[in-house]
Amino acid sequence: MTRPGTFNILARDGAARHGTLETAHGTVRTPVFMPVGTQATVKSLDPRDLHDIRAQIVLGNTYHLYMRPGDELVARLGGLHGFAAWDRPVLTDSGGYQVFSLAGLREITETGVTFRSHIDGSPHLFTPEKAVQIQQNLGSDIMMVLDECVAYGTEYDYTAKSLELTTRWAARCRDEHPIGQNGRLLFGIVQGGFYEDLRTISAQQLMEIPFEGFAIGGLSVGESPDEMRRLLAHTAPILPDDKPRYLMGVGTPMDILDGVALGVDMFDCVLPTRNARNGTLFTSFGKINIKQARFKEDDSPLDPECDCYACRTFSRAYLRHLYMARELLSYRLNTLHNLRFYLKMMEEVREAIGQGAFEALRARYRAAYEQSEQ
Ligand SMILES: CO[C@@H]1O[C@H](CNc2nc3cc4c(=O)[nH]c(N)nc4cc3[nH]2)[C@@H](O)[C@H]1O
Ligand SMILES: [Zn+2]
Repeated sequence: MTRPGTFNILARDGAARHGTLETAHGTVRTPVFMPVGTQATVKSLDPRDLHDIRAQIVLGNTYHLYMRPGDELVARLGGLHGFAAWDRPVLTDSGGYQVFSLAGLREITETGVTFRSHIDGSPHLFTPEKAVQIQQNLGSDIMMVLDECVAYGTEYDYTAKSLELTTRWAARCRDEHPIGQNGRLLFGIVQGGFYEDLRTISAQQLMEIPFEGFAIGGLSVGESPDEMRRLLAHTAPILPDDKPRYLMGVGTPMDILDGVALGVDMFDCVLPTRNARNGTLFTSFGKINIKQARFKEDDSPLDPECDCYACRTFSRAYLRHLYMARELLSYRLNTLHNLRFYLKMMEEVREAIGQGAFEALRARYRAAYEQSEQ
């Protein structure tokens, strides 16, 4: 087996790259979209479904799984792979973002972040070391450092101090999990808010530490699409060309295609799974909402271009009926479809980069998604 962490770039089309990232649970072809499975499950789908829609790697979350059922319990029951019967790679977020966005009553010190559980209000402390130990217990193939994701609009001085702390925490995470240890990878996370000079400083400091990949954090936190692209265009090219670049929490189909065009290799977002549960579906002709009356007697497949089980088997009328009746099957079929839409788009992206046809593909999706607010 090729050494985990090996990243080979197979083709380029402008700044877009098509490559492979080796992990302890197999090879990930990039650019890749990672379905979000926060609590050790991609909501309403089982591992067979994920195989059917050709998911390569899924996301778990340190904060949630530490809180419930507990990372040590998961470790005793085989790590996420044994516990959730998922035999492919897992990436876990460190909890940095969740603690700042979910938990209550936080305090940040050099030691780490103290916070209260969003479940029962009990007090907890995440140190960088603890965040790594939890991810080791989860059996994560790609771990993230503990970082501070500063809120959108945070002023310059606080952002500058915060990124220095994130760098010191990142070094402590690397010490806790030395490079190459049992084939598990550790990514640094670039911060610096919406200040280009601070982004440069954060990236340069993190690149002093040997990480197998680099994430761009602190984006998709409420800023406009243009602001996100501005900071991304500035930050992505600074990162090492020979390491994977991961844009956390992004995004819409066009956000992802624009990210690929700027040299990003990995993406995750709750959008396809969250939108599925409110009836918003991504199709080759743009976004629709299945609850619209126009689908009431529509016997055609949701998306004729889609190869998923929902589109092969059922009509729009049936999908609308399930949604209006709040049937559980509605969540499952809508989620299957939305994730397959994202994963199929990434298959087309990888193919197009290999053929020097990425810009034509991006233009095709833009034509379908320009008018619908993505
Ligand atoms: C657009 O959807 C909303 O926005 C979130 C996605 N946006 C996002 N930005 C992130 C930034 C960070 C970061 O800086 N550090 C770490 N460790 N993890 C992160 C995770 C992130 N996710 C969805 O959860 C949803 O609520
Ligand atoms: Zn479909």
